[in-house]
Amino acid sequence: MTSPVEAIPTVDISPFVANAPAKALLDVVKAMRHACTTYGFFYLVGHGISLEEQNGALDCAKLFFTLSQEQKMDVWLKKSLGKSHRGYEPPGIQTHQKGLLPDTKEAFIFGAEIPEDDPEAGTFSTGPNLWPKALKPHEFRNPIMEYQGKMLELVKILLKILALGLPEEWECAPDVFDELAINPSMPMRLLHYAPNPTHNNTQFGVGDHTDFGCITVLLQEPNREGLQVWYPPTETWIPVPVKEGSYVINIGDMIQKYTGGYYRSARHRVVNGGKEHRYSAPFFLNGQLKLKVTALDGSGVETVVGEHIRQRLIDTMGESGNVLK
Ligand SMILES: O=C(O)CCC(=O)C(=O)O
Ligand SMILES: [Fe+2]
Repeated sequence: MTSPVEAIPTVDISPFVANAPAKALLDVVKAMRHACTTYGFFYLVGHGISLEEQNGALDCAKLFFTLSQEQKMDVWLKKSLGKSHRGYEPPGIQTHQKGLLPDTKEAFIFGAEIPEDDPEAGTFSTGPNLWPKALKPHEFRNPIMEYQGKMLELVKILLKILALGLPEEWECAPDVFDELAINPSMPMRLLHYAPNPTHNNTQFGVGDHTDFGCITVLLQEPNREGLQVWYPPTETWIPVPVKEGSYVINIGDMIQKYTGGYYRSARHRVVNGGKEHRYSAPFFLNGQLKLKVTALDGSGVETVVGEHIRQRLIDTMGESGNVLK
């Protein structure tokens, strides 16, 4: 029987990172196309981000959650400018499905640094980040922003490979997805899952969901369990163990819509049990917010990137989502 780890494809993009010859590039395109049309998720290796940089990001997550409740609430999501959606999200806010209790995770959300006097500041997912006063810039803000910058460069490569994997008969330009990553909304979430000894099938760390945006680059803490992905071939949830140095890539709803379902947005959830704390650091390429895309499969469906994301957040955030309306 195939074990879960074998079932999840691994895609090595080092030929793209190293500008390798065309044949090697084509193999990567095919591997990613297979993963994204069949499952919508895969382990990514050969991405050029060092273990040190990955651990640095997880250390920032751990550092944020050493803050007291009062210090965390000082950067509470509700204090962020207008609809900019930045700062600390306490546990129990987001509910992904009817019949589930809200997620137990807590999050620190930050994005591109858009100054308060920018004309767009306060519009959806756009504005100044809320940085905790208790953490020095060199130990938190600077390293995590630098990491976010590297994630943006990485997803630009992934978008290129995904574009090359589209059906030939669609006659798409190889740079068809590039504009998604121009001045994009790209929130990162530093996540903490406290032990949940009363875990049952109505409350999860993060309940069954698909990601809203284009691509998610998920960094999980090593030696922890929790992430599960819906595996279409067997219609079961399978664990996604951490493979050190790798990322888990999820295709999100926006790319699924843009490609008329050709690339699949993967259902996943986090089950955190009774014993250990767990940290993770997903980077979400939501995309260029004002961009209106027309589905590439010829169906003509149009989507404004930012409107789609904003609505998905409103649908899951309960009363906390009212500010986004
Ligand atoms: O923490 C994780 O491993 C996954 C989190 C997740 O799915 C999300 O934030 O959308
Ligand atoms: Fe997710």
